[in-house]
Amino acid sequence: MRLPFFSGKPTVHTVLQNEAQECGLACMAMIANAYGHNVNMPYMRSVHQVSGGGMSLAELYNLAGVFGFDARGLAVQNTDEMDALKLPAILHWEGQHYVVLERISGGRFYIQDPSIGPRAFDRDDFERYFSGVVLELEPRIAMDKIAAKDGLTFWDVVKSTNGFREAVRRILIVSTAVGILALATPILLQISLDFVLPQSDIDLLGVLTIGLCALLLFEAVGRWLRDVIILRTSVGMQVQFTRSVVGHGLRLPLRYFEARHPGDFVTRMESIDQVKAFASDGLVRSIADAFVSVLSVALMFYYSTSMTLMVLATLVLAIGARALYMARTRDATNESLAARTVEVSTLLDGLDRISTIKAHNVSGRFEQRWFEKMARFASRDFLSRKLQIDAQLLIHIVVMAGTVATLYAGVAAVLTNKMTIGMLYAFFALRGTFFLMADTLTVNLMHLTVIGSHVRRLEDVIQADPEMASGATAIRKTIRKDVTIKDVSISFGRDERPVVVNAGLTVDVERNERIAIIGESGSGKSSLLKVIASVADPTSGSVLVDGQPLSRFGLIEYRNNIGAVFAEDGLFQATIVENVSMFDPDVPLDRVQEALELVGLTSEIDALPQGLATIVANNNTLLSTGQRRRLLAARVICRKPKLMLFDEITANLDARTEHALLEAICPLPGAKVFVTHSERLLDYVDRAYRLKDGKLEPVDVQQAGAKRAAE
Ligand SMILES: Nc1ncnc2c1ncn2[C@@H]1O[C@H](COP(=O)(O)OP(=O)(O)OP(=O)(O)O)[C@@H](O)[C@H]1O
Repeated sequence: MRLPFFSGKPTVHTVLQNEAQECGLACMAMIANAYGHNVNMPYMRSVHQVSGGGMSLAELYNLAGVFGFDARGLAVQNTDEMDALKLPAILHWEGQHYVVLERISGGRFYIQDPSIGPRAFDRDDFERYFSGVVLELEPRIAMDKIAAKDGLTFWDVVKSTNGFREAVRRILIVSTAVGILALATPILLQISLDFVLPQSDIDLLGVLTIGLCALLLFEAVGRWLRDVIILRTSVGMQVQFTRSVVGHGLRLPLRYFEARHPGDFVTRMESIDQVKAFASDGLVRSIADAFVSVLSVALMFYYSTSMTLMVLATLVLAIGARALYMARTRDATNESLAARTVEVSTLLDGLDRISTIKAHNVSGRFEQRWFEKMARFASRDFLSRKLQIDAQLLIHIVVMAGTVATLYAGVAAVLTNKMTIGMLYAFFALRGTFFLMADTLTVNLMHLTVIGSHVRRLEDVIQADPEMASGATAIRKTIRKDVTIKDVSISFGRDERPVVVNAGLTVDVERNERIAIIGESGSGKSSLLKVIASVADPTSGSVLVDGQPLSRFGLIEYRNNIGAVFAEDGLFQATIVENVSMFDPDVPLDRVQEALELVGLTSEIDALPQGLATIVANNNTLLSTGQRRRLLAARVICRKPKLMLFDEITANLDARTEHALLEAICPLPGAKVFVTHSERLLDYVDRAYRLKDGKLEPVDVQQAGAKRAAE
């Protein structure tokens, strides 16, 4: 669809970056959406792959063209000149970040920071952060509107939770019933005061007392029922919803995880608790409360129009007081979530490398580094909570003032016989119920902004596309002939030099071929192996299985045929048996033992306190580094795959153990591809290639062997 002109003032909505280097992409998405496009981060990633170092201004300039903008880079000396800028524009920030300048008004600069959300600065603060470079964007006369496919939204996942709709219906019914019962109490009180007392009607009093007891009992039971339903829904959601989100997360492609620290994923999952509580309780209760509030207002009008108007005016002022704090609370929440991610990632990072920290005697420095992040989180979190308390104080003052004014008006009405004491009492009881509900309602509405931040964090996971799967269930399929990589190129940034260029290689699986790939450090061997293993996509080119594209053969079916050890591989915190069988209870124990025997680990494992049942982990020293590599090899052997892929499988092994391991692996059925720095490994393969300058060059293995023997 073509947009003839963009008419109207562009409104910028927050698009949060998900990775440190994605700020430029997120800024461009915000501006594109402000001019009528509808793009999200997954879409932005599909049009521009950001390299590890982030985006240059030139890259942003080129990307602007994709969205129909003419871009202009400007160096700004004096911020007074910025009033003349075409806004929104992209600013270079703190020398290493991009933000969107949305507007300048009243001497304040309103920006959208893709790492946090909207923020406002006065001129001094703004000048402290602004690096002086602006990218101004002018939409062209006609631009094609881009609408990214809407990914799965958070609410889609919530709604699909089993029994959620039914639970919402029940909570609504029970909450409404409880609310209506609560409204009946003031009416009974009024009757008692206005009719029973003046007439000393003891019989009526008896009837009213029984009625009141029944009402209060129903109300209490109703509340209990509502709380039970909410608890059940909340626990149900916790289980199902967490499973859906984490399950979806685990199905995302490797590149999603490569670009994020595990701490990022973990803290995103923490958002589930907040959102779940809101969806199963706050939201539904608010809807019921809104309905009952309207009823109580109607009843209050019955007692006194002027006093009800005073109550409504108080409510408007209370909402206004809350609104005053809304934007700042949301910003502080966003900042605290971002700070929490950094804190957790820093801590996990350190725990992962604790021996290095100790050996270099930098525990104190590490603690300081983590503490700074933690302190930042604590201060943001404090601010977010403090703002909520402050808002509460202001509201309290407003409501108190309203109470005094209404009380004055009420007593005056009684004195001038416009109202009975019973009516005044009932009015104030209704007013109390009304404010209680209205307050929960406004608290929940305000909380929506905080929940919005949590939802956006979860949507980063939910909206990312999972890996292509073959059908609902994988069928048993065996590689019969070969696996080919055809014209495969790999690069990690749009303008960066490709690591692998048009590589082609066929592994003859039928004849159990053995191939080695050697090359200098950083030449791209591991990246190529990951493409063969189907865990990474090439930038161009394809993987063919028995001549069919991988997508046709089926990703899951293909992976059922392969076993792999990657360079960065490690052990799970689990028993040795679980590590070798990969938690498959159907794998017989003797197959595990056989695999361990082949890699020469039997006697070492027998010496462990609990033998095969010993729990090992990457960071414990029960097994040496070389033993761990052999255990990883046993994992592959135990799988009996048609194609084995090994990255530096003999690293950390002495020549004798290396020889023994290769002697055991090589005769096994199944083709093998070894990525290695060990020239000795060339003696065990049929063919070898050297990856050099992105090209796969054949190596004469016989000649290489003879040369080594001569040395
Ligand atoms: N996910 C990634 N993002 C950005 N760059 C990457 C990524 N993976 C690999 N690279 C880069 O690609 C290049 C090749 O890396 P690779 O690990 O494939 O080399 P290698 O030949 O296996 O090296 P080594 O022998 O040292 O293990 C390196 O410069 C690396 O920084």
